[in-house]
Amino acid sequence: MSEKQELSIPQHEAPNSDDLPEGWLRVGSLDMDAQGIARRPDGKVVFIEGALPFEVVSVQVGRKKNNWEQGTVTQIHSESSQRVTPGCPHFGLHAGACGGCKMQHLEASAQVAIKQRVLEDNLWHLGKVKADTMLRPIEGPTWGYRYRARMSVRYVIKKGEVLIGFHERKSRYIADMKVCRILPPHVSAMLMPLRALIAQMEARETLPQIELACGDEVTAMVLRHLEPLSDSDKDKLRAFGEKHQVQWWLQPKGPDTVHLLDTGGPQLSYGLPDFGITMPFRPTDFTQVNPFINRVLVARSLRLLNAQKTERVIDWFCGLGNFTLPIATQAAEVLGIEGAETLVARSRDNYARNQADRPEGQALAPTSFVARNLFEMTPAMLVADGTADKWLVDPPREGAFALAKALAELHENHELRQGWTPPQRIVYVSCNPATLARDAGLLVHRAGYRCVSAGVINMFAHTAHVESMAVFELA
Ligand SMILES: C[S@@+](CC[C@H](N)C(=O)[O-])C[C@H]1O[C@@H](n2cnc3c(N)ncnc32)[C@H](O)[C@@H]1O
Ligand code: SF4
Repeated sequence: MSEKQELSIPQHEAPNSDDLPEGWLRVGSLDMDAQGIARRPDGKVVFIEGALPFEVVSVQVGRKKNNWEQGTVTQIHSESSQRVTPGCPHFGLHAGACGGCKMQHLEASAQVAIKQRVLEDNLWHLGKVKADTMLRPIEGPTWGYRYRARMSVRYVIKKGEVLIGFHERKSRYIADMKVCRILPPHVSAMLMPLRALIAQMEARETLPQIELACGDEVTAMVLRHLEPLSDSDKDKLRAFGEKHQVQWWLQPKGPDTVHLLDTGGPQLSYGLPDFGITMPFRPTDFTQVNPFINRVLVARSLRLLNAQKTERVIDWFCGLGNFTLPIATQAAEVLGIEGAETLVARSRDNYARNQADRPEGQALAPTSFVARNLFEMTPAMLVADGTADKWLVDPPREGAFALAKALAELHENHELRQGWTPPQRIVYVSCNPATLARDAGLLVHRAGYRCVSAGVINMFAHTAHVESMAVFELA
């Protein structure tokens, strides 16, 4: 927590506790780490793990600074009506609790409301932007949604057992996860058999990680191995794969070395049925974590984009074409730009395959894909990409600062434009409300846009992660 953040907490978010018995605290709101925020009678702010807004609690303080303290709730004197029983036995504040979820003690709809407030606060405090309207949050299943996960693996020699899962709260140890409610149920049910499998393998001490990637039909697991695997270990993987319907991929070194244990199986893919699109992918490609929400997100984004048959659209940070291909079912021409060469190659393949499978009269619009580092965009590059009527922007956590800045510079200096005109509408999808807010500030205050709407997407239920979107129109 930076000094600035500590001091900028508004009074209503951390109400005073001077009318309460000594040591009791009244909680105002939650911070981005799902910690309750309270204020001591002397004005000091206290961040409290396990406390919810409107609760009155006692706290055991861990860290102390001049202006703030951080601690853990020890007793709840007055409980929030939105407190619920956590759905997973590994969730909690106890020693060994899993650090994967932070909000299971709060009702799902209240989690979404808090995320919406985080978005609005960020837009206002960091970007000085207020959306004309807030969009209805995009919600989906709150359990069994996590189709992608990187799980650590450790063989604990002393106990002779294997742990597989996420890290314990505030620790480098792996939680003793026997089930996981946010993973798909069939994967959760596989955790203990997976532990038994690894424990039987000769290579058990040199297998640090399993990466999970589920498609609509195929469950893929990428096993990182530091030493070559013996034939007998490979056979154990095959037997497990057959029994549990897992497609094994092996990773002996860096990401480029990922390959199938046995070729010839079904292909990992997900569908976007609203658009008649199927997206084959490799387990290490970027794909959205939650396929249920992704379908709604793509449909909502395209509705907001409202691309017409006469329009050219650019999809920035296009990945494997998750938005690009659906846009190509509606626009006249599409350009997808992405940093990772492998994803650009995948998006080209996916375009060609989908085009070949389209029904008569429903061909995809002409679409090209380009590999480029978009953190280094300049006004000249933007002009060279040509005029587009609309943009879809879906950057990584760092945001799309260079892109927004180039747009601002072209707005401020007409001579640079050379006949180029800015997009009429931008739909910006974000996994980090702080960078969205920063870029929104540039678009609104320097590039001539209005923020017409914004909203949250509950892509990662029970975690503090905020996924959001905003729509900008040329004013
Ligand atoms: C949030 S993902 C979105 C991908 C895609 N729109 C989707 O929905 O699957 C962000 C994408 O930005 C790409 N990326 C990250 N850094 C980049 C950079 N500097 N320049 C261009 N692309 C970058 C990543 O490879 C990733 O595909
Ligand atoms: S990540 Fe899984 S195991 Fe960990 S608390 Fe969440 S649901 Fe439970």
